[in-house]
Amino acid sequence: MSDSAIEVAGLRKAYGTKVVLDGIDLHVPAGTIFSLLGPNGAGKTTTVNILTTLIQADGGSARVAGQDLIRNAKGVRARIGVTGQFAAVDDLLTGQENLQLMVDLKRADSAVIPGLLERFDLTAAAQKPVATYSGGMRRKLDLAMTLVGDPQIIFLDEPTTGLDPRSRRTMWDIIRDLVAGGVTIFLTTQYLEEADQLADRIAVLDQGRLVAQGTPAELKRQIPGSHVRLRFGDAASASSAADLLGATRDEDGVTLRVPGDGGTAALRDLLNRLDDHGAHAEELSVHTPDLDDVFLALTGRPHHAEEASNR
Ligand SMILES: Nc1ncnc2c1ncn2[C@@H]1O[C@H](COP(=O)(O)OP(=O)(O)OP(=O)(O)O)[C@@H](O)[C@H]1O
Repeated sequence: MSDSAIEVAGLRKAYGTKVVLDGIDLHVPAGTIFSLLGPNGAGKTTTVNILTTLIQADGGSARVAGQDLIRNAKGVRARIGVTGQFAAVDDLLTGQENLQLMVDLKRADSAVIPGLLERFDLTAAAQKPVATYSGGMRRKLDLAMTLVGDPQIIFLDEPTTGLDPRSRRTMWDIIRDLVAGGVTIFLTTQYLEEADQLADRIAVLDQGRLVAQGTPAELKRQIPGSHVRLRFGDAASASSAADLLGATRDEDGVTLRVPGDGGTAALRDLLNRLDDHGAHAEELSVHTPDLDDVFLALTGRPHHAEEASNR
């Protein structure tokens, strides 16, 4: 496979007069985690549905796992896995039976089942009906089912919505393990912290357009609020450095906040200026806004994950 797991150009979709995707370009390198964020109704699910061949775009082109989405939808389907909030898991069947169903569907070998149960810590519960499983166990089983057939790309639609913090962390570890094994993850999530923790790159979708793309750090640097904090040994040093840099001092009198993007060029410049004036900070830290700030700045709307998940 080439370096690119997903390559999308000018993707468009409208329902009647409502334009849902207004020319989307995406590039997802193989073996990375890509996260698509956006407020409710932004077009995330529509994007995933198009890329997983569930619905057709009106315009634009896409290659998924090296296959053309339109000309070889079957080839795409053979190479991807989709794990959704509304999982394909059947409550009345046991974990083992659910996996067997997937093996039959994908004409895979049943021999993979014990390994998958083991990997997701579900061996002990394998003979119990899924109705008795916790939320975390169901998500794990859902993901295990997705792995049958060894997909190259996994679409994870809100994989941890509704999970307690511990199960969420377990799921994050599992996702990181998958990527370490070479799989590419396309993640949609309502939790900005999740994208921040997991994603190599994030794209923010708003009203059918991409309003930003980059690493979590790049996105955070784009918006105001980033600053470098410097702590000096005494108030006099802090005061003269404050004059030099035009920075404000914190209440403690020894810490300065210097507005800036925290990028390496700006940091080098800052340190050089301090050096030139014989000023020596005891501690330096870079503070960036979190993704919530980014989301607000880019979409003009605050992001309330809890509210959204209770819809
Ligand atoms: N089959 C459809 N017919 C008409 N409009 C649709 C259809 N499917 C989606 N839409 C509209 O397209 C827009 C984008 O929907 P989509 O589900 O892709 O958003 P989303 O970003 O996934 O939002 P959410 O976080 O709420 O799931 C919404 O305004 C939605 O109402």
